[in-house]
Amino acid sequence: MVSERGLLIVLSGPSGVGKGTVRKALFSQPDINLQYSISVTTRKPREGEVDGVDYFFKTREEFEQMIRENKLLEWAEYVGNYYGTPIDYVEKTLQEGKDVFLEIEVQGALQVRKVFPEGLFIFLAPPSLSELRKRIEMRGTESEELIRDRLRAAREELEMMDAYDYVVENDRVELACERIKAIVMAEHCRRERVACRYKKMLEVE
Ligand SMILES: Nc1ncnc2c1ncn2[C@@H]1O[C@H](COP(=O)(O)OP(=O)(O)OP(=O)(O)O)[C@@H](O)[C@H]1O
Ligand SMILES: Nc1nc2c(ncn2[C@@H]2O[C@H](COP(=O)(O)O)[C@@H](O)[C@H]2O)c(=O)[nH]1
Repeated sequence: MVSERGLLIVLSGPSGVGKGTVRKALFSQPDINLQYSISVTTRKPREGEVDGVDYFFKTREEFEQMIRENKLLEWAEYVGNYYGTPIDYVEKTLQEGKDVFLEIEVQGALQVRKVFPEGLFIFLAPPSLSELRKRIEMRGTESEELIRDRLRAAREELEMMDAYDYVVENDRVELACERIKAIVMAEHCRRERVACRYKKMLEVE
């Protein structure tokens, strides 16, 4: 049967590359028709972050209970904190035919790939490692030690970019947004063509 489920779009990449910045810029555009899946984390809120908007902030016990109850599509322990994607929201929204957008780190994206191989996986890449370091440092939200940990993780994460469908360079936020929009649009066209061919094939039989 031809599926009319929404498309699952996963934006991933190393810490500090600009995933959050690009995602916010994308969602601020009036013509965008994507549903953002809010993650659960045990990390403490940064200044200005709001529970239920930026993340659902939980204790480690609450998070571990969600793992036990299979409430997460994927989860990862990243630099000392848990992060995960609530499965109910993703399933319900895709079922309604809407596109769901996840912004998650690399281990989690690879888990999602196993469950949703038909998803669209986009790796956001920095122009260079030195620019990545500069961005994490300039953000000023982590201690020296955490910046070091995140940069160490980034080197391993960059090696995983071949596992994605597309690599988008985040040189300039507006350009990265346009590239992502073009990829999503092309993927919809491709799926419609496949669905159309499938329908015609059924008509002939
Ligand atoms: N294209 C860009 N050019 C210059 N600076 C950028 C660009 N994109 C993002 N930044 C800056 O880089 C810093 C990190 O961006 P952001 O917090 O969005 O990264 P992230 O990938 O979401 O990080 P994390 O995974 O740690 O949450 C921010 O200070 C942001 O303003
Ligand atoms: N595997 C998952 N990773 C997630 C999720 N939500 C966010 N993230 C990623 O974690 C790191 C650190 O985030 P920060 O807000 O502490 O800077 C970053 O790469 C996020 O994209 C998730 O649900 N699952």
